[in-house]
Amino acid sequence: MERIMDHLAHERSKAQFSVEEMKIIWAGSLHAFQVSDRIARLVASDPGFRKDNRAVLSRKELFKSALRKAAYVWKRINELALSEEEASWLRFYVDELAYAYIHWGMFVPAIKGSATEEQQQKWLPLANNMQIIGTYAQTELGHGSNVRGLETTATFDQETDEFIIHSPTLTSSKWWPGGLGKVATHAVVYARLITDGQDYGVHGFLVQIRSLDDHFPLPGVTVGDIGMKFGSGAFNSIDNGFLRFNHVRIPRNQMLMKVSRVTRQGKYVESNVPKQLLYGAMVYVRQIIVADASIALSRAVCIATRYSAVRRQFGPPHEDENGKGVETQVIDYKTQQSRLFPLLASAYAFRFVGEWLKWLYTDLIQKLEANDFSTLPEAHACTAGLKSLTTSAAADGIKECWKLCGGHGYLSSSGLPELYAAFVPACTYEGDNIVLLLQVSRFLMKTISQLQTGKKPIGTTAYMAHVEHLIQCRCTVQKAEDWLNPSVILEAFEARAIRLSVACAENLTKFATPLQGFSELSPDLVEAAVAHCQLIVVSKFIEKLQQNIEGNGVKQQLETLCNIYCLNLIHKHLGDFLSTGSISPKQASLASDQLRSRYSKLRSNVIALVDAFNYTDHFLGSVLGRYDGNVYPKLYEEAWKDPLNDSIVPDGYHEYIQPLLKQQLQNARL
Ligand SMILES: CCCCCCCCCCCCCCCCCCC/C=C/C(=O)SCCNC(=O)CCNC(=O)[C@H](O)C(C)(C)COP(=O)(O)OP(=O)(O)OC[C@H]1O[C@@H](n2cnc3c(N)ncnc32)[C@H](O)[C@@H]1OP(=O)(O)O
Ligand SMILES: Cc1cc2nc3c(=O)[nH]c(=O)nc-3n(C[C@H](O)[C@H](O)[C@H](O)COP(=O)(O)OP(=O)(O)OC[C@H]3O[C@@H](n4cnc5c(N)ncnc54)[C@H](O)[C@@H]3O)c2cc1C
Repeated sequence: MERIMDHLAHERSKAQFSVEEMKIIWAGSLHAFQVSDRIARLVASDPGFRKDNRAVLSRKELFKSALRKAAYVWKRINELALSEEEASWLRFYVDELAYAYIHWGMFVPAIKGSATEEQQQKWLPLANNMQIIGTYAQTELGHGSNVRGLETTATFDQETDEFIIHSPTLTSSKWWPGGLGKVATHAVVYARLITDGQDYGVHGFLVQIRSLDDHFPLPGVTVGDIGMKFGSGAFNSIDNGFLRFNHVRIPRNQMLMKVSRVTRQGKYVESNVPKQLLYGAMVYVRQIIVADASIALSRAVCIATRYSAVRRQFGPPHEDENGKGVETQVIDYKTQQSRLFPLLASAYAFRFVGEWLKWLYTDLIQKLEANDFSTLPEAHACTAGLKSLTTSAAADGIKECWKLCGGHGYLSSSGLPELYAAFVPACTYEGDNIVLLLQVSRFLMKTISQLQTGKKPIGTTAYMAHVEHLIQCRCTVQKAEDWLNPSVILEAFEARAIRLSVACAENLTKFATPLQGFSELSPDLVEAAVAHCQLIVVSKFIEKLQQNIEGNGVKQQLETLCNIYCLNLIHKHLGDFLSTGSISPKQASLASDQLRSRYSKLRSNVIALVDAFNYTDHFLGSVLGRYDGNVYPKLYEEAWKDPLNDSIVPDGYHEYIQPLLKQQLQNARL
């Protein structure tokens, strides 16, 4: 036991940088670190936030436990008078999916984004004080991605000055909204607005669905839970629900009227605000999900890295620091490093791009408030694309971390199966990842077509202004060290991205209609979108390194991580880089050499780099990822805690095992 604990201490002693300073970089600022650290400890030390029994709870117990925690979170937020910033750290560290996510993450933002000032004054205080609990009811049984295809209707009745909300078909049943099944009292419902016999398309409406007195559904409302979801624990603590309306009436002023409104006479009037603002809550949550992706991935990487340093298999016996013969730490296998270290680098890369995206979103909101809508298309493309890129990579990465831990990774007590089950739907919710990448490609094709009109591309597409150069430039790498030059890396990624986009744009012209072209070329368009989004992540990592980064050795570690992130992408997408001529086969081989050498450089720092995430053992929820590395005794302890081990002879023995054994024994004797 002693020896295992020593392993991580020895690993920590090898670090070549200041972990404390890196913690500040990871958190974003000294202030963010202090707040996050305080809240993490507060959660870890409070038995009310215990979560180690989740895997063995039944659905009903799990759901009730999530209700209890959500109520307790709310109580603590009020008792401690936590700020919004502190409350959102609390959400991370409590780590229990509950209706409150949708209430705060979607219902409230939808009201803020799509309701008029007057409507906000009425509804926000109720929602902010949790006098009502809301959900976001957009998706239907028949349509999720295709929002324009929603079928629920909201028909204006001029006589009574009301909208009649109705589900005309089975497929129009709302399906999936979180918190809807059993909890929400209200919903922002997306429905086709019909007035004067004309269909004006999808709009948002605020609809009460349950009584505030006895919680029963209101007349005309049929509502329930859609059933168990993938994995134990995870999303099963949330009541994703179905909802049907049978001619439910709501006052006219419960249509969210910032984008357009219906007058008392039933006239449809558009405002000067773009209709896309109706989708504003999705833009908001997509940027939060990018931050969530870095948290989820870093959590898995922390577990897999610590365990890989503790775990030993095979090897020429080495001598440990006490001169004893020991097997090889699995982290020293180059295959383990080539699977794990790029994930560690990705966690940092996603953290920094998430930070930037938060800035972009804040800037967008300030501009929208000043009636400047110019950056909305870019914000939509960036949030959609980065949500897609980071969630796909994080979900795959969590699964890889579980495999990196061998058999023990499959144990619930590793924390990895539940983390995977809880995170993988992020590839689907808030927009299916492929559908979102197609949105990015649409934006890219539009930007390219505008180049011909002389319109200067801005923001993340600014590189497209150098299209002539990027189409014909040649990578200058001659030796492996040249790949450490950020401008060389950046140019290779820009060349690959623009060449893929331009090829798509050229191919699109070969089809009879743009629609046909988009449909036929969609796999290529998705690849072009991925290349563009990866370029954003790469460029934001490089920009981060150009900032004033303090702390002994911190910048050097980040440079190594950045190199690994970029070179591993080149390695994985070699086909793109070679087929577009962005790099040559020889340069590809030099990139692989450099990547291997970066792994060796990083090796002695990896435990300290995951320590810099500053995750408590409570948050990690993993025996394999424990800070002290004391894995085996704790695994043994955990095994004993399983309910199956409550009795020596299992339930069912007398009914099913004993008779079977007796029968076999008798058969043998006959
Ligand atoms: C105990 C714990 C207590 C905790 C305490 C509380 C703390 C809580 C904090 C909050 C945390 C939140 C965390 C989040 C957790 C997440 C939980 C999961 C919840 C899941 C919810 C959902 O899934 S909601 C449903 C989401 N649905 C989708 O995403 C659907 C995807 N489809 C679409 O978005 C669209 O239909 C489309 C974009 C794919 C196509 O739309 P449409 O056909 O109308 O458009 P066009 O393609 O014709 O485009 C028209 C034009 O508009 C542009 N555009 C499209 N979308 C947008 C947009 N969103 N914004 C701006 N612009 C947009 C498009 O590009 C076109 O532009 P052109 O210029 O014409 O090309
Ligand atoms: C855990 C969870 C929570 C959710 N919470 C909510 C919520 O609170 N509120 C809410 O309203 N919704 C919620 N949703 C629903 C979610 O937003 C939708 O599932 C999501 O938008 C995807 O839509 P879909 O299910 O219709 O998938 P589909 O669009 O049917 O996708 C099926 C397949 O078709 C492909 N596809 C679809 N369209 C295209 C296209 N144009 N081109 C190429 N391929 C295409 C997709 O890539 C996918 O492979 C939740 C979903 C989950 C899983």
